[in-house]
Amino acid sequence: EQQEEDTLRELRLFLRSVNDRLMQDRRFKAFTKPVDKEQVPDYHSVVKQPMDLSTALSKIDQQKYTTVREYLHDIDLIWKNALEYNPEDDPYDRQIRHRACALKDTVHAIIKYELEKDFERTCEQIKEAR
Ligand SMILES: CC(=O)c1nc(NC(=O)[C@H]2CNCCN2)sc1-c1cc(O)cc(O)c1
Repeated sequence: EQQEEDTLRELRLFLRSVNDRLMQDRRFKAFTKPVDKEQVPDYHSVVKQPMDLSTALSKIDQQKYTTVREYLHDIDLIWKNALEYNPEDDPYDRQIRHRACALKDTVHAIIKYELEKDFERTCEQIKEAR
């Protein structure tokens, strides 16, 4: 009912604010758009569930997330995919792994400090009831 719609609207506002900060951060440029098959032909043979910050924003707008946990699962895919696709002791691989770790720490810190515990609990209850 209306109260639930108000909660989910507030969730979308929070997730857009988090996602925008990540997209503005120069370190995370490689994570902002889907990996292009043409540019990186073997990417999709290694990475089974691609994800990126633009796709996450589309999912926010399409109301695909009912909880912060679902959004965080997608952001965790982004950095885990980068670690998986860049395992080598190659300067580029090391740089993108460093940026993947920075993405992980940044998104978890924002959520830890800015998300009210009982707000997420309310979202989880809405999700259960659906
Ligand atoms: C996002 C990601 O994980 C990614 N990894 C790469 N790794 C490499 O190129 C490593 C792989 N090991 C051997 C030496 N090259 S390129 C790349 C990427 C960066 C972008 O700015 C856009 C894009 O579409 C993909």
